[in-house]
Amino acid sequence: MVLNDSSSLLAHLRTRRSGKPRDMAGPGPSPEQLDTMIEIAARTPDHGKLFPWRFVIVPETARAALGEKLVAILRSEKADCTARDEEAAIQFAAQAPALVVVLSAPVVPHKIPAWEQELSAGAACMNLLHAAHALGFAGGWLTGWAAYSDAVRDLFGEAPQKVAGFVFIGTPAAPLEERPRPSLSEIAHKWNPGYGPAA
Ligand SMILES: Cc1cc2nc3c(=O)[nH]c(=O)nc-3n(C[C@H](O)[C@H](O)[C@H](O)COP(=O)(O)O)c2cc1C
Repeated sequence: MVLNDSSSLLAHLRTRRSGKPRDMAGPGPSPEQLDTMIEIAARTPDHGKLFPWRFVIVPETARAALGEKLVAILRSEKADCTARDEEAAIQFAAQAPALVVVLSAPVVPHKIPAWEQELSAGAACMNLLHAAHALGFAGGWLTGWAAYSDAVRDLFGEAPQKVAGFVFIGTPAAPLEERPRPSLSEIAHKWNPGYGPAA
């Protein structure tokens, strides 16, 4: 199976495969291509036109500084932080040519439930991946401890925002491998009126 087959839109959708950020090399997207990706990502279903997502581009020149900040936060939050943990944080910030931090940015309180707004932020991450792939790159959506740290979130936004994902973008340096996918019968079925508790 050809992964990330760009021969048609349908082929692209049926064969999309994330890249592993740690295995991504150049070329990465240009600033214009990144803007295009974010424009596409923002074309995402959003109940109430609230735009409940933000995109923070971390430029290449700022990646080392981000790594240092992650290490400082990790030290303050993890009493048993090891040199290996610190090295992983530095590597995390440095991997892949481009990094876009996607924030869930719900408007609260609001009649549109925060849950719906958070779903929209997830969809925006997915759209960002599709845009990256459509432009000939591979994307990888990561979270990890940094996505759940308020101090890390504060580097990019403010409460009640949350990090929805660190989306890394670049060119796979190693061939991509398919991962297990569920069969249709495992994940989809037809509803019939016999479902649910008996009345
Ligand atoms: C919210 C979210 C967070 C994720 N975080 C990680 C992560 O921290 N590390 C990781 O290896 N994969 C993570 N993944 C999985 C990868 O992004 C990717 O979806 C997975 O490798 C499957 O690849 P595919 O996109 O080709 O299906 C995450 C996925 C989602 C949706």
